[in-house]
Amino acid sequence: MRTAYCVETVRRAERELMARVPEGALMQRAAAGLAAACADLLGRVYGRRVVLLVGSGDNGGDALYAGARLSRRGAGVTAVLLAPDHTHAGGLTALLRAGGRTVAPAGAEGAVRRADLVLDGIVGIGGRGGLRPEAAALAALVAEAGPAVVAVDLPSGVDADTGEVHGSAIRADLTVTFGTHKPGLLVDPAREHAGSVRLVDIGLGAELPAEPELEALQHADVAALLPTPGGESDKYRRGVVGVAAGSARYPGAAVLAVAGALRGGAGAVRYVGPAGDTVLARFPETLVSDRGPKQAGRVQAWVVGPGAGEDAGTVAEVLAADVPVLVDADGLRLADAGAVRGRTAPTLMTPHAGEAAALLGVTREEVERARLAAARELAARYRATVLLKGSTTLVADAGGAGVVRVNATGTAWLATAGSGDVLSGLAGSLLAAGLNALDAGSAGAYLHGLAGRFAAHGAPVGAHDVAAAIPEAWRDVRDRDLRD
Ligand SMILES: NC(=O)C1=CN([C@@H]2O[C@H](COP(=O)(O)OP(=O)(O)OC[C@H]3O[C@@H](n4cnc5c(N)ncnc54)[C@H](O)[C@@H]3O)[C@@H](O)[C@H]2O)[C@@H](O)CC1
Ligand SMILES: [K+]
Repeated sequence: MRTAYCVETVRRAERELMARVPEGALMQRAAAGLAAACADLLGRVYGRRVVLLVGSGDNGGDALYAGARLSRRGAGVTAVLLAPDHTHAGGLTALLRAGGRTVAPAGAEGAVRRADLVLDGIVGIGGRGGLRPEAAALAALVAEAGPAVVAVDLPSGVDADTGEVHGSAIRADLTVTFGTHKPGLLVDPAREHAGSVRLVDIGLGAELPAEPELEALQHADVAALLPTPGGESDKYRRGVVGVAAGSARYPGAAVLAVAGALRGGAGAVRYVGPAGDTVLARFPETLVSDRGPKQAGRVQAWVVGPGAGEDAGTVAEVLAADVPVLVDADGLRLADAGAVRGRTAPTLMTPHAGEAAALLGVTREEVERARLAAARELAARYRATVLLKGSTTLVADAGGAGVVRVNATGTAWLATAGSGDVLSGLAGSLLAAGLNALDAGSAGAYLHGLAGRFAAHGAPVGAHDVAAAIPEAWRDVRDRDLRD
């Protein structure tokens, strides 16, 4: 499990740790890890030109100490001092002793244009708001000149706690972060600015609380969640998932939701709705009913909404059932908020940004700018688990206050029509197999993202290809875990 902690928690943990280690030790650990990451990126250090962008805090100190290490290994290091009167004194002395030099921002253009590598030490977890004008101008120059960029702890200008970006921010190829990931490194739009992320252990782990702000499942975590049939299993014990989806206008949504559900671990898929013949033609193993959800026979979980059109009656009927329900697509619009809040069995809502915006009464852009807040707010308003789809999929548990799961397996190729229908079937099937809503949503998103990667191989794919690749994703998760 990869975890991220918010700034307040990191600060508290750092204070506890600092009380037990010699002064300056943490910064030396950070700088050593940072310099090693830079050396790996450069391949050869000797003779390389490195520029440090140095702000007024300890983030600049990290950059200066790392710069001193690179200078001792033969790099030509130039520090651009953005706040010359508040530069980290120890770091600056170390750099100058190691043979580095300093320039003012106004005189930095030549050095930036010649640089092989730029280290962004403008601000770290002490940053507030986007970059100030002088730093923003330097960031624009760096982006234009095009050297490799390594962000120190965080790309300067992004919000460490929320992943929001207010104004301009550094875009890095690599971010070297210390002690723990910060939420902003895992959530877009900030995540996009971070490039790949390398975590340097500075000994903070033991001081961090058990519950993080964010967690990202990895193969072993998902493998532990996936249902495996035992000797006693039959289709009913494995769980039956009901899919109430599709309409005369959108029969394909029913087919795709069933395609996902058949690969999600439930023992059987029961389909209810007007697209029964189309579903059966494609998937003869489906149990099709032409009566409403109430009369369709027992299920352990329902999926409602994909392609539902205007069928509010079916949505209401499903919400009245005393089993876990996944609500997606049209179902989100048709569901009565009071009925969702009043449910006693778990509810998993799976909006994309546009649907979340409609539910919250804000614009799509506002949701995309503040994804974490939007997911938490919806989970609080509906007292439901909310899976907010998108470039970084988030799953907030009912109430919105606890740890939020972030999915790292997605690919932009998944932004294709019907892809969400496959996910709803898959996650609903995991619900029917007995996973709780947080686990079903996050394991579903993980498998779906991986299936998207396997199906796409860097080329466009249709949603049915994604559904067909779910077994490969499942095997990869299970087998790689066994090999590790
Ligand atoms: N506290 C610790 O134990 C450790 C801290 N480390 C480093 O220290 C950093 C935190 O240091 P600080 O608390 O000094 O804070 P920062 O260095 O992140 O920034 C704070 C300074 O930046 C200024 N500032 C804030 N927002 C700004 C903006 N938008 N544009 C320009 N300047 C802005 C503030 O006025 C303040 O002087 C971490 O991110 C990490 O890089 C590491 O050395 C590891 C150990
Ligand atoms: K930084």
